Amino acid sequence: MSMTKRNQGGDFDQNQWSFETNSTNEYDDGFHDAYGDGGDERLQGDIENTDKPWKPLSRVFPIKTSIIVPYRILIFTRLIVLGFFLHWRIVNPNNNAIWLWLMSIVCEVWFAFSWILDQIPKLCPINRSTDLEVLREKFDLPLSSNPTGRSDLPGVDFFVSTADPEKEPPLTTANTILSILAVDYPVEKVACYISDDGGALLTFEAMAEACCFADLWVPFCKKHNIEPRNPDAYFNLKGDPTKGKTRPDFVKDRRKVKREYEEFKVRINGLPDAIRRRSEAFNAREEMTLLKHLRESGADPMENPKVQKATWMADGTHWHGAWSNAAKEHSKGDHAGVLQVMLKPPSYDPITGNSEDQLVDFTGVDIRLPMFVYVSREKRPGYDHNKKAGAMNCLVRASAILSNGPFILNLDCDHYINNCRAIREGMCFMMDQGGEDICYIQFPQRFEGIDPSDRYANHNTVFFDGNMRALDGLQGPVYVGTGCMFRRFALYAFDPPNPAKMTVAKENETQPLTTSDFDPNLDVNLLPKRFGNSTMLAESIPVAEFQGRPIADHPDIKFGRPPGALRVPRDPLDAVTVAEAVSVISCWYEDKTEWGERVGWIYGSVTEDVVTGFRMHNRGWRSVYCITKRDAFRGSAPINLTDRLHQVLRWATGSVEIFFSRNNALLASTKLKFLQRLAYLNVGIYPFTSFFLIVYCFLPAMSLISGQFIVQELNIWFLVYLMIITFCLFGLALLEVRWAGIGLEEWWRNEQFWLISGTSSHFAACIQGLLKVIAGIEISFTLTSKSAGEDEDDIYADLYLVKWTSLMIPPIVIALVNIAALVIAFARTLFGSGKWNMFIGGAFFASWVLCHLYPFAKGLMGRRRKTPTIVFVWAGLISIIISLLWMALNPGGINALGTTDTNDG
Ligand SMILES: O=c1ccn([C@@H]2O[C@H](COP(=O)(O)OP(=O)(O)O[C@H]3O[C@H](CO)[C@@H](O)[C@H](O)[C@H]3O)[C@@H](O)[C@H]2O)c(=O)[nH]1
Ligand SMILES: [Mn+2]
Repeated sequence: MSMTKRNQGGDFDQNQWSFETNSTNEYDDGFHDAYGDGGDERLQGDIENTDKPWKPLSRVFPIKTSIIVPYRILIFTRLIVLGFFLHWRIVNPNNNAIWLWLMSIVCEVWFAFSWILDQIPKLCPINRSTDLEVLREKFDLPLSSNPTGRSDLPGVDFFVSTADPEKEPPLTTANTILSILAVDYPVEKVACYISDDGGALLTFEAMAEACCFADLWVPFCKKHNIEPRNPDAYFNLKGDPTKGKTRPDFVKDRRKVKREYEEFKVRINGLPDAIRRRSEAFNAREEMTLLKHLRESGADPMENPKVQKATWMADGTHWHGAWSNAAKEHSKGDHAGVLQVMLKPPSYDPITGNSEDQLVDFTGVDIRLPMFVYVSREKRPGYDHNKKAGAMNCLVRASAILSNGPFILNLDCDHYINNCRAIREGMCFMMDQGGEDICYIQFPQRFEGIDPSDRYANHNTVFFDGNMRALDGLQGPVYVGTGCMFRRFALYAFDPPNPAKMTVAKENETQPLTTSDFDPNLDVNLLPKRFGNSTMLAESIPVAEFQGRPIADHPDIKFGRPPGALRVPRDPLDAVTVAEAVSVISCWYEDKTEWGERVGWIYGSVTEDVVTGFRMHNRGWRSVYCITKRDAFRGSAPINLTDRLHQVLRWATGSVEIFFSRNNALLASTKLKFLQRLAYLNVGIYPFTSFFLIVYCFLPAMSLISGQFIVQELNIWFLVYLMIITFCLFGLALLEVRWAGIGLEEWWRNEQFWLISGTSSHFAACIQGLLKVIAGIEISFTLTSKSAGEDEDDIYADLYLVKWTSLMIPPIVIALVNIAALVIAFARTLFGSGKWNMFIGGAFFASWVLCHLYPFAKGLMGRRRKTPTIVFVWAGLISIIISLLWMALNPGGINALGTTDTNDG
């Protein structure tokens, strides 16, 4: 049932938490006016208790009127003409070929519906900007209330997920971690967590190596202001590295660090071998001891249980995570939980380096490193581990106990920080006045290593610069799984602060709040039911809420508290604390709790990201899209056709799962705004378009072969309507690429890939989804392989790799059938009927389909036009079957070549 109902039932939702901020709405109005007038006067003096007049940390820019107004007019025009068109089509059936007419009309109605779902939420896109200077003034400069000069920024916990060192090279992950450890944010406010779902010693040791290298890398980045702070990306930069570097020792330092990085790489790449050899040796020794023991005790040595399954750590102890051996056996799904604080929390005040201890002279440079924790949750057979969502929830709990950052930044292992100030930009929204109801800040996903022509629309710019910008003007962008900064409190399934309640609280406010009197109404007895049995976790919740509040209410500033006084209530190295953190990553911890159901990342869909964001919007939170000038994060994407089709298949399957779950947008609460709801509905429904799309792609061929068309005769109205809706579509595309700031080429690639994936992956996704609903067949999470970027002469080798997948069958068949129909119809017209206008109509639509499939055909060709014969055999067979079927069912349609069509009117 809807979540509102449940909230009222629960005892600790919105009304239980008191807030004392100004009303968000008041602020928003003031803000827009102020911006419109080009002045901030109206906002000045709004805030008492601050040293300086109020300056906004972020701004909203509307899209230029000259673009957005015609854009909206076109949408409405097309909407109306589409109505007329469909009406005309329905009242004018083609009596010569009712089947053709019916098929086409059903598809057209669906396309119109799905176009509306996609288009209407794009009515009000916006742009935003942030002011890092103001953020620095407010949080990083000594204020009268903060005489120590320590930064007053809130803590951020970084979560990185990895699942399989074979598909996700540890070197890539290590580089991501290094980019986080070197982020431009107060060191003592950063904690980094890696979740290793593979439970692999390889990943563990790679992380330990990264920590060692970080001692050199992080201060080097700070000393010379390096960007990006992912060493691999940095050393692969083209262009002059000395550009903009002022210090005379830069070249020398860089050379040294580069050499060290090369050695680091060698060590990481040597790890698999080292671990294997070490484990073989230890296992052999253990076997010997055991044999000796058996012999001494007089037992039969033939009954010796072989000990060859352990993986050994360098210090000669068993690795408690997953073991694996040369025969590719492993215990990924059955191992203990491992939690290791690899870098302990730093001191509050900077520690500067010197010229002696380090390879590089770090005199005057802060050499502290942020806290870093390796986590591999416990896994046992018989428990559903809920894929990435399950992994993230373990990190949420472990981090609540160890560092409890009020904000959480989530990154996939291959997405690194490319702009070291990105977190600060996100904070400009979260900490701005009126930011208390923001649940997350989503940054766009940007990719590297994609072929220059972006054959399979991997950059996805239509989505990231179009759709997401548009959602930003509604309730906010959807969460897309990586590059997203959450408010921890929102992840805990609480409602956003209630403006009415906030005003009341403000009036009553007489003395400083403390953690204990912050929420007297919170019923501690109810917490275990929702969050599980950890008391430390329960205690950390109000603290996180408190510290995540926007600046105007920031308790530290307001009441002159020493900054960060509440941040880490415990010593994360204390044995009791660590034991508690280990207990919350056990596989039974979530039993009979609301984790994954309401709390944290939501389970039940392979696109856990979309559902998780949806649940927050559904509670009335809003999110913000933060596009930074320099890309905030960068990641990798599959450039191989097969991998790409499988990735899209997973996303579409996740959508179908959502559609058939209680997270369907149709069942959402009234707190979800109308257009936002349409957008979410679209996310759940788009895969179903594939049924209609596949049918529609065969229509040109059917029409060419049968000599019939979807309409009986080419009526003037039909043509006029068709022209208007087509031109409106082009006009919309032209304006959309303008406000989204993308190229027309990218838009076209997106259209092409829409048809390719629509006829293959989306179709398979619907089938899979239906199988899950009907037969309960579970859907697995197929990881996308990430290349380590080793092969430098041939970085796009993957693009040309042809790997057969049955997903390719429908597009191949569509292409072949359309080509065959073109040839047949051409021959027939040439030698017989001479009705070229009929032919040209059909040929136009067939070519339209074929144009879309062009990148797909290229993908099948590989580099040397080597396509597996099976592709042709299959496709040939299927097109023959279809043609035969066609002739059997509709003998009138194909009167041998050269004769006139009998059906023709
Ligand atoms: O059981 C699992 C499965 C996956 N992952 C992690 O999930 C991330 C995403 O996997 P990937 O194969 O790279 O999927 P993509 O399609 O590239 O990822 C997008 O789509 C996913 C949803 O399908 C989201 O989870 C991702 O965050 C989002 O970037 C990776 O870091 C994995 O290590 C786990 O931690 N545990
Ligand atoms: Mn990925």
